[in-house]
Amino acid sequence: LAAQTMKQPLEMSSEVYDCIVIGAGIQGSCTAYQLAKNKQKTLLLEQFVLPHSRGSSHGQTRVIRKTYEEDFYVQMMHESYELWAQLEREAGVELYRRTGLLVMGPENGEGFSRLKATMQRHKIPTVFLEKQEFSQHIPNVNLADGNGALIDTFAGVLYADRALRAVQRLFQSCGGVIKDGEKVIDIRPGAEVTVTTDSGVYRGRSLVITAGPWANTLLRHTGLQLPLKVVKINVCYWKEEIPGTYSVGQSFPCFIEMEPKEGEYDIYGLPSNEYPGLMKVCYHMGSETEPDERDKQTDRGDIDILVRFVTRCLPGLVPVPAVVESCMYTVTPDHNFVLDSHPTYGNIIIGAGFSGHGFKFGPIIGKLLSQLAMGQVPSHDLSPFRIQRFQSHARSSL
Ligand SMILES: Cc1cc2nc3c(=O)[nH]c(=O)nc-3n(C[C@H](O)[C@H](O)[C@H](O)COP(=O)(O)OP(=O)(O)OC[C@H]3O[C@@H](n4cnc5c(N)ncnc54)[C@H](O)[C@@H]3O)c2cc1C
Ligand SMILES: O=C(O)[C@@H]1CCCCN1
Repeated sequence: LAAQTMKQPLEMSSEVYDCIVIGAGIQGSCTAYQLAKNKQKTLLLEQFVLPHSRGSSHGQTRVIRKTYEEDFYVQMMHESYELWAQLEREAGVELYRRTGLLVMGPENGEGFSRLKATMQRHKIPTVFLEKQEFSQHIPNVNLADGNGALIDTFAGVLYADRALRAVQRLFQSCGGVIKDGEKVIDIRPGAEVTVTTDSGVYRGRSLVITAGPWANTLLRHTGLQLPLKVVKINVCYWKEEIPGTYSVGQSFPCFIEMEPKEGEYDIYGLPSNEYPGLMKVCYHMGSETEPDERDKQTDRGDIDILVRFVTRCLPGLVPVPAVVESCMYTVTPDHNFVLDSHPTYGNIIIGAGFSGHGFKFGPIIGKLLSQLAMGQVPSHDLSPFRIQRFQSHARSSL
C-alpha cells in the first residue's frame, strides 16, 4: 500500500524546446503560433483543460477598432487587422465581422478631442455625427447632452472563442505541442530555463510568460512582481424589448460611451448576435479579485451604473441584465500593456497587463513577443510597454 501511494519523481523530458510558452489565452496562443511558423520547436503549457472560461480570453465576441487616442496603438492596429485577415485565410473561418463602432463622449472633453484628432491624423475612415443627424443614423440611442459622436467605420466584432481555437489549431498544424491540464508550479531561470508542471519537467532556450491574471503568481518564481490589479468583470446581456432592435442584422454598431460621468469608467456594448435578442453592455472596470476565487467577488456596483445608463441611453432594452457571465481584466496603472524581457533574465519574455483591451492586438502581440523570444529587434516601438516605466512612476510619486 505504501508503495502505491508514494509519489513518483517528475520525469525531465529529454527534449530541449526552442521556446516554452506558459498560458494558452489569446496572447500565448498567438505567440506560440508565430514561433512555430518561424520553425521554432515550441511547447505551449496551459493549467486548465482547453477550452476553459477561467481566464480573460473566453466568450464569443470582442471589439476590434483603431479608435485609440495614442498613435502607438493605432499603428499596431493597422498591422493587427492585416494579421487577423491572414489568420482567417489560413484557418478558413470567419473571425471578424465589420459593424462599425460608435464612440460617444463629452464633446469638449480632453479624451474625446484627442480621439478625434488621432483619427484625423491617421486618416482612419471616420464619420463625425452632428447632434441633429444622430438619431437618423443611430435610432434607439439617446445621445447625452454635451456629448459628441463619431463612427469608426471599419471597427467590428471578433469571434473570440472561435479565434482562440483557430490559432491553437494552426499552431499544432505547424508542429507545435500543446499540453493542457498542466499547471506550471516552478520556473528555474538559466541559459536553459527549466519549467516544472504538476506532471512534468521541461527545458527551453527561452520562455514566454503570458499567464493573464496569474502573471504575478508565475513571476514570483523569477523574483519579479509587477503592479497588476486583477478585477472581475460582470459581462451583462440585456433583453431587447423588440428582438433585433440592436442586432448585427440591423447593422447596429458596437459602441463606447466615454466617461459617462466624471470619475466613472467607459461603458461599451456589442450588437446582439451571439445570444439572439440579447445585447452585451458592460462597464470597463470591476472589483478586485483573486484569480482562483473569482466568483467569491459579488460586488454589483458596476451593474447599478449600467442599469442607470441603459435606462437613460438605450430605451429599447429591458433595464435589468438577463444574463451575467464572468471574465477578468489584469490592469496596469496606466492601462498600457507589458511587452518586455525580464530585467534580469533576457531569455524570459513577459506579455501581461492587457487591461481589458488586448484581444484585438492578439496577432501583433504574438508577433512582437515571438521576436523578443527569438532575440530579434521587435518590429514596433515597445517603449510604452517597458517594465522600467513602473520604477520611474514609483520614484516620481515619492
Ligand atoms: C469581459 C471582457 C471584455 C473584453 N473586451 C475586449 C474587447 O472588446 N476588445 C479587446 O481587444 N479586448 C477585450 N478584452 C480583453 C482581452 O480579452 C484580454 O486582454 C485578453 O484576452 C488577455 O489574454 P491573455 O492571453 O493575456 O490572458 P488569458 O486569456 O487569461 O490567458 C492566460 C492563460 O494562462 C494560463 N495560466 C496561468 N497560470 C498558469 C500556470 N501556472 N500554468 C499554466 N497555465 C497558466 C491561464 O489558465 C490562462 O488560460 C476583454 C476582456 C474581458 C474580460
Ligand atoms: O477593447 C475594447 O475595444 C473594449 C471596449 C472598450 C473598453 C475596453 N474593451
